[in-house]
Amino acid sequence: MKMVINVLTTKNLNFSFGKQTILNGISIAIQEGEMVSLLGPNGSGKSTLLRCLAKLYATQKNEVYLMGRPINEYSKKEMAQNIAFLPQVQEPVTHMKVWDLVAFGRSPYQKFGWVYSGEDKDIISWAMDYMHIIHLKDKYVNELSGGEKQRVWIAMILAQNTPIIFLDEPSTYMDLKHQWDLLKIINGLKEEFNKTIVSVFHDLNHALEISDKVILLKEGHIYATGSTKEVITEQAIEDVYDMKAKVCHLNIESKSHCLIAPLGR
Ligand SMILES: Nc1ncnc2c1ncn2[C@@H]1O[C@H](COP(=O)(O)OP(=O)(O)OP(=O)(O)O)[C@@H](O)[C@H]1O
Repeated sequence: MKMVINVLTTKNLNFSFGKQTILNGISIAIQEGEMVSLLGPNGSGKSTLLRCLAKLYATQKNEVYLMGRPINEYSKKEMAQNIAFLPQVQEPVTHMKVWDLVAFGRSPYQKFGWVYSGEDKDIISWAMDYMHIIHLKDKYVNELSGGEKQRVWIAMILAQNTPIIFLDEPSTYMDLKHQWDLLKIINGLKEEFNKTIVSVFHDLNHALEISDKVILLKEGHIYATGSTKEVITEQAIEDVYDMKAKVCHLNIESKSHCLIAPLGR
């Protein structure tokens, strides 16, 4: 039997911006090798929670733990060697070629200036190959389409080669095929490399396709957490998104899929 290791836990995590409470009593446990989807309407606190978990926002000492140790005790470099984070909105990049941006993922490991070791170069090539962007390597990032850029940013995250990956709406800008390719890639990272992945999705069908666990937020608190089947129900969609929907279970190519269709629109 596989041993369960909690890589990230929060205990009654609260977070505010000034007087506005954003997260309220969040207690979660994320296990090694788990694919966790973070769901909830706009403004429910998904990005804020990811940022608290990645130590990009300051939390109290006993609220967030990485491998059982309070994250407050980790240095910035240690955090970057453990968690790679693709934010919702990327910094604009000018005058930088694709290879150089992907290579930037190796920065938490740089010791002597910006000389890349053979190992660095192998990981950079692997990341570009994995994201199918080798053909773009000599192009300037600002000359790429939105979807191509997004794949380059994800390759940079992979080059960081961390055990934990956070993705905030990773399929933004991607066409239908690339969205589903990305889900396959995320699944591959979990299956082949035992990565722990936490991803924000707005498309519930994407979360249904690949998640081991779902955390559904409503107004800064956990409405429900558990398997997709337990959490993504017609009742939950109505309570959280204020939308009536039909959840249909389909069997395609002997694999079980789920599809959500809005009602009365
Ligand atoms: N830097 C900030 N300063 C003040 N308030 C903020 C800041 N960032 C986010 N908020 C507020 O915190 C709340 C939660 O925002 P957050 O970005 O975590 O939501 P989200 O669930 O990720 O939303 P979305 O689906 O729209 O990306 C919102 O009300 C937002 O206005």
